[in-house]
Amino acid sequence: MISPEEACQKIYNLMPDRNIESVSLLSCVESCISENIIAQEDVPSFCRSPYDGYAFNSEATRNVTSTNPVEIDIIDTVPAGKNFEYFNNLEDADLNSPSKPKLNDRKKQDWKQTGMKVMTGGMIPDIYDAVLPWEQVGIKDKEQKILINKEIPSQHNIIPKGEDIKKGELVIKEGEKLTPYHIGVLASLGFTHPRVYAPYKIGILVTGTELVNPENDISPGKIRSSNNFSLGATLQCMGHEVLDFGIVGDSKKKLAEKIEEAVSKVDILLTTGGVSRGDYDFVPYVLEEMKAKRLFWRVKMKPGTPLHVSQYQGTPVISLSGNPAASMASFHLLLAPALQNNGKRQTATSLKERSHASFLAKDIKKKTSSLWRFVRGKAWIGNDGVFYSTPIAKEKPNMLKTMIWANGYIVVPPDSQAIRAGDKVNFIPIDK
Ligand SMILES: Nc1nc2c(c(=O)[nH]1)N[C@H]1C(S)=C(S)[C@@H](COP(=O)(O)OP(=O)(O)OC[C@H]3O[C@@H](n4cnc5c(N)ncnc54)[C@H](O)[C@@H]3O)O[C@H]1N2
Ligand code: MOO
Repeated sequence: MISPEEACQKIYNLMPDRNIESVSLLSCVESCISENIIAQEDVPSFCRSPYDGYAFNSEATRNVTSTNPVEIDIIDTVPAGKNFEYFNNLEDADLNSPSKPKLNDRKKQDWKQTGMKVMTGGMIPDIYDAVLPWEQVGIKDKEQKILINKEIPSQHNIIPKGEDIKKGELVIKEGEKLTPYHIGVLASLGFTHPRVYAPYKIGILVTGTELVNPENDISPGKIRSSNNFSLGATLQCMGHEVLDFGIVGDSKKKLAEKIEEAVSKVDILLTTGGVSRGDYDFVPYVLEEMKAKRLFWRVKMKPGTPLHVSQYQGTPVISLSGNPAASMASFHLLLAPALQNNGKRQTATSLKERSHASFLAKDIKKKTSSLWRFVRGKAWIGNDGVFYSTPIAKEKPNMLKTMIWANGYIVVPPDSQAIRAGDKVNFIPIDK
């Protein structure tokens, strides 16, 4: 038997390299990016206004008071999207150009006393360095003039060029998992098909003569198979491609045939059931007969003790317990870091790294056990700002329903005494 940390690391090291592919923006959410993203341009690429209001030169407001306001001539309107770059060199500009009639009209005036009406997001010409929302100015002569009655500092209400993202900045690091916000950032930088690590093709094979598919009636002794669905759905949420190889009964021959078929089609194969000590628990023996390389069998943890991990023809074969909650615990605690692997991390995110200190809200009874216990539980932040966790009512590994309510595992180290409400315990959240 090996420790859960060791099992987690061994599984991590067994995973095949990830391919790299270019994927359209909406399809790459949850994928891990395979390259550093360095901004090739500023975002925004020009100074813009955060308000619907007026842009002007702050120098015009020096020594201005409520009894001595300044009057600013409004010479144009800047809608969002309009290019006002030509205005940046006003002193050099050809003010007689017929394409700039409003400037033409006012070619002799001091541009420092001028301003423009701006819309939220509109480009601010370089000659202006401040903006006031229209509610904060006096408006005269049908918006031909505005009155400002206090000193306004330079850069007031100006969204500077590159405020969000600077050209040359490392925005997303290789390996980061792409959230919807990463996708938005990539879009604003002009990416349409970022390069990401390709999902794994993961096969699921459930074993047990007692199993039937969900659409079937159940005769006495039979149960509907749920493991392929809860595991398959979890894998899909992680962005992997799932191939369901269905149910195989407890027959060594059929099991060997199915494993042979599955490994030829997938990057990783998950099996459930048949890994314990019963007369029909064939999975480890069949794999042994097939000359699969065994990495380990059994982990010092409960649930999930009988986990068997091997490699057949180069393909990792992860054989989980048939007990629904046990297979999910092995998956969340030992397998998930390997499947979230972005390709470059040398070591798995350990259970320790994933643990958060919490205060127990309800006693956990002592169980004489030299195994680590991972008690399904729920954690939350109380109104007092403290992080609490509480165990579920029934901790049995055959019960899946409790997983709907649980959001993680309370960690009980080997040979622990009873843990009382108020004691500090580690909690490992499930990345649902
Ligand atoms: N004498 C011993 N008996 C058991 C031991 C032991 O050490 N000595 N270990 C127990 C532990 S711990 C576990 S966990 C289970 C693991 O058993 P298997 O992995 O061999 O799984 P099965 O026996 O095939 O199934 C267990 C349980 O889960 C149900 N099952 C199986 N597949 C599915 C599925 N796809 N969907 C839903 N439910 C499934 C199955 O009917 C059984 O009830 O062994 C203990 N026994
Ligand atoms: O180790 Mo088992 O998975 O508790 O029932």
